[in-house]
Amino acid sequence: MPTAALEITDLLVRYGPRTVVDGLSLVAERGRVTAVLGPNGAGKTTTIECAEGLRRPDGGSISVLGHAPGSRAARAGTGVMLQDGGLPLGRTVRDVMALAVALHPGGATSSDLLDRVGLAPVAGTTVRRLSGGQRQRLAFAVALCSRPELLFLDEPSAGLDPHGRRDVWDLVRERSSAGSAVVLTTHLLEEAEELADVVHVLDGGRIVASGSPLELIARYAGSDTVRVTLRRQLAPEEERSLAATLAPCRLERESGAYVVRGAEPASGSASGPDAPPDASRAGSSTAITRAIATWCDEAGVQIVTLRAGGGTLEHAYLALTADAATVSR
Ligand SMILES: Nc1ncnc2c1ncn2[C@@H]1O[C@H](COP(=O)(O)OP(=O)(O)OP(=O)(O)O)[C@@H](O)[C@H]1O
Repeated sequence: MPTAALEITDLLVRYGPRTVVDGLSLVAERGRVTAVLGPNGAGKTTTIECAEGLRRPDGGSISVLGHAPGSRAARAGTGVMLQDGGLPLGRTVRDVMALAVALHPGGATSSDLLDRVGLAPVAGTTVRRLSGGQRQRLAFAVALCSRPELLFLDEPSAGLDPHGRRDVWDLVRERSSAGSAVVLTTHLLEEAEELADVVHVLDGGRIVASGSPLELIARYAGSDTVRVTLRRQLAPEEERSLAATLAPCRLERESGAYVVRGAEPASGSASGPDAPPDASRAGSSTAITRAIATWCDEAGVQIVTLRAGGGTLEHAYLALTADAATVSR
């Protein structure tokens, strides 16, 4: 059996004159969770809708379990969880699950799934009367009930309480361990970091970075990274002065903070003109932290938080996609 459950090659989607997915290629393998991340409007939903057969692309090719997207064979092996769920409002939770299970003989049992997503106590309640999080849990259980080979999850834990989120994560891990390919879109970077084996970051309809969460963190939010928030906004000349103090490390503005990156240039190369300063090689974050503290002290600027090293996927994501402006010296 081929390991790739989903293969997207050179996908192109246009809306009128606008190209919203631009030559995108990715593979989702069986037994792995593949996360597709990106800012609002990056093209995630459009890409996934093409793979689900809901939208016809303008170019490129897509193979779903070896079949055309939307074909009967592709749909038979695919589970889809959409954000709005598309659940029948007048039916009870028990009825909805019984129907879903009946459509997939040999799949999971209704009562087991309801138990696992914490809906057993509201099995007799109509969908209309469920809370937003309960509907989300039900949509997730419905997507899982066929034990699909390929499972599309669109923000599966949006709106869920922390217990619900953990239930969903456990079930996703289980499906993946059982050999399903899981394709996950989410804005919760913690969720992607917890679950994903492979992450693709989209921006402007293109993939700007791919790798495991750890690879992306090491590449874009490495241990030489220092993140600092200050009591007040720096004036442009102060920013230039701080950037000059920290050179050749790069000072960037990111979501209300300053981020200093030293040892690992974004290309991953460790030689050439972008090579790390000696201080970076020998315990960069300590040297950078000291330099920032001294500069702030002399400039009379109070530090609110100063965090060195140990980046997260969120830091890597912000570096890749935010309007991160490098402060010129
Ligand atoms: N039916 C449509 N007609 C015109 N433009 C559209 C249509 N659907 C999506 N778009 C545009 O395509 C671009 C990509 O949208 P898409 O929904 O794929 O983004 P996304 O990455 O899923 O965003 P979000 O995180 O907000 O869900 C956006 O600029 C959006 O405005």
